[in-house]
Amino acid sequence: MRPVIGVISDVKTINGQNTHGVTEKYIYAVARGAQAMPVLIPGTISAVDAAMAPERVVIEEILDLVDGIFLPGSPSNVGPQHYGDLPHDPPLPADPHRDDISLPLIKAALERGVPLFGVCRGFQEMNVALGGTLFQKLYQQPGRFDHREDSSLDLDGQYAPAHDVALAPGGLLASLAGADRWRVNSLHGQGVAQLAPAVEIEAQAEDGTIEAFRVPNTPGFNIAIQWHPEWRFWEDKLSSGVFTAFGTAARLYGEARRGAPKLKAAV
Ligand SMILES: N[C@@H](CCC(=O)NCCCC(=O)O)C(=O)O
Repeated sequence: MRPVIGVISDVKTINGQNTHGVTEKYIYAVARGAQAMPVLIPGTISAVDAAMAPERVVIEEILDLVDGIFLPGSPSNVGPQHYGDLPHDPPLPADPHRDDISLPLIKAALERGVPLFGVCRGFQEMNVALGGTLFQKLYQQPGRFDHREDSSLDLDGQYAPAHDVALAPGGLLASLAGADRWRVNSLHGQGVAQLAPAVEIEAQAEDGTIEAFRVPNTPGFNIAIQWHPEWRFWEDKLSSGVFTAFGTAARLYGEARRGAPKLKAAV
């Protein structure tokens, strides 16, 4: 049996109705890259009928179902109230339905040792859930590059490698890459301001922007990456390596909690 990996959904309003969903490239990378069964986890569920109370979400119930949690990227931003800030630009997109699930889920998954992998918004969520803060407009910070994509380009152009990162010696990413530098794509307007306490930097850009970290001293696999390893993961050694490592951790975690798979009896 493949491990089951919960993928956190965005919640957007489409034609006036809340819609929970995930961009397919993330689901594909979990299925093919991590060799897992992706299962979409909704954000908080509103009361569609005013006579009904909103649906209650129990984080532990979600964790009982899965062998791993994947936090995908999204155009929306983590609500600044979660890191003690006010919105500097209220029109920037928010997704409180996602924040309300992902932030508590991150802490609970780490405590339980459920393998956890966050990309872009997911990376930023992990930093915030663990007590860090974000720059709401990284590109306005003195000395920082503009890490946003050129939206006039087609998708291949937007997701093309954009800058180098230094990989921390002895870290997970350096060991998967077999190198101390890697060229990565870049599609984010926000970025880590204050890094959460007790996490270890895994990768950093030349302008000082933190690009990846791990939470040490937790019982399970975890990694948070600011760039997009899911994009054409099969073409890049580090991208495919990190999805494989995540899938392996999820499989081992699943086998440990369910018991190793039984061999089919010969007939
Ligand atoms: N909104 C945040 C997070 C950026 C992010 O996750 N971008 C992904 C966009 C589309 C995708 O590839 O899923 C920020 O701007 O920093």
